Amino acid sequence: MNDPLSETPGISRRRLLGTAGAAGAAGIAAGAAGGVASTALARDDAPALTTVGSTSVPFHGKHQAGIVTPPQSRGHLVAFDLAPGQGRKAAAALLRRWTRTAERLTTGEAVADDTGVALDAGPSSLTVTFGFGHSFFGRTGLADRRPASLDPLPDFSSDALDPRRSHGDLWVQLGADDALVAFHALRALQRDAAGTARVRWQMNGFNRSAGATARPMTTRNLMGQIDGTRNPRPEEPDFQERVFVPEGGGPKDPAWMAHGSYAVVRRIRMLLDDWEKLGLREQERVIGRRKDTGAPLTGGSETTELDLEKTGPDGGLVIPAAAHARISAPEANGGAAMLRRPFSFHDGFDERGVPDAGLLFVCWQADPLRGFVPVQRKLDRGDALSPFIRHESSGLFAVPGGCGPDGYVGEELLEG
Ligand SMILES: C=CC1=C(C)c2cc3[nH]c(cc4nc(cc5[nH]c(cc1n2)c(C)c5CCC(=O)O)C(CCC(=O)O)=C4C)c(C)c3C=C
Ligand SMILES: [Fe+2]
Repeated sequence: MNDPLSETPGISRRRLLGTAGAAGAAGIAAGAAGGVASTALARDDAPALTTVGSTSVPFHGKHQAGIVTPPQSRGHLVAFDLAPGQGRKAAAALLRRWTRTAERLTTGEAVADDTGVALDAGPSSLTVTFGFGHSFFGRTGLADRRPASLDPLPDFSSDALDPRRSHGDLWVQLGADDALVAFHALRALQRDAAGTARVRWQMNGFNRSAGATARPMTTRNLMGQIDGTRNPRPEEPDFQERVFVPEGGGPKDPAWMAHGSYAVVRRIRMLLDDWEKLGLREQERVIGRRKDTGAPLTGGSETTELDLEKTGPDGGLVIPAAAHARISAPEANGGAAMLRRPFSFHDGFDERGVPDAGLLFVCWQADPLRGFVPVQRKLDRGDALSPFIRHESSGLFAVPGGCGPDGYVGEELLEG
């Protein structure tokens, strides 16, 4: 029997439920995989979606969504490898399918053979962001179009990388303010890939939910720190050039990367048992900021500049020489800056009760050699945070600019 959801292009998931309410929810239940019958959900007097559910982030645009978009409460990162024998034509068809699916899901529409997992939800700020890894170009005969910026990252002494959870031909970042909307999108994209590409690795992350705190604030990570304070801001004059490849491509970028960006992805385990043994004062000296407000140890509020010269009564630096915020500051790295947009992760406890938790660190920049690499080199040499973290996987992906309603993401690369 045909799936009624697949026959209703353009109909929103909420409107479909309203229709089902009038015609009887049994019709949907019979067709959709797993069954989605719920007369309660299909009532005409169903309450309005909250702003969390009804908020949508435009999929189309100069840049792909999910880069400058405020971090959502749920995230999935997934890398795919092309299946044996699948080349450029198959990859182009896949990117076309993925684009159409992302267009529908980000506006709250159902997709073909919809599983119904997000049937009663609005778009919930869903974003879907697509990227290409180094290996993609060789597999598709496009090695001459591979950007130099995709050259492998250098080794860092503190790396403990698992190759099975690193790299990948294709990369997708999903974010949404609802866990079911995010999972539904992940499954839809995986199904679109069937026969063309296989999941290589997949990671699940989260951030705090909208409305969880009385005042909007920068998110906290699983060490309890306010994290993201000194990110470059879109209103700053050099934001675009730091984060995005310019029109026509940069000096070292192919034209197909115009308005795109490079994502560095690292699964960073936090050694939380060790971290939590430190007293509050020691924890604050590791970062160089207060834990409660995020203010620099040299005073002020979260947004006050760090005073890197200030000394205390004992003559020592108030923000210690190895403090993470000092070492990673653009002033200490020839201006190197990146847009950090991480998710936290928690994948359970091992047999000794040690949490497998930390940060799915994702940072965005126009050039990884002027963003992530110099900062990580410096951190690798003497960051006070290093004893409490472990980099366990790594990826670097070229994320092309966005597309319009008639195109698809990556079209300039795959058709050009
Ligand atoms: C190579 C880049 C970075 C990695 C890897 C990294 C890991 C990491 N960071 C924190 C917590 C904080 N980082 C903070 C600031 C900060 N971190 C980086 C870079 C990396 N961090 C930069 C560029 C900055 C900004 C520095 C500046 O502009 O002054 C902070 C302070 C608050 C803030 O500005 O966001 C915290 C807290 C963790 C826990 C972590 C790995 C798990
Ligand atoms: Fe950091």
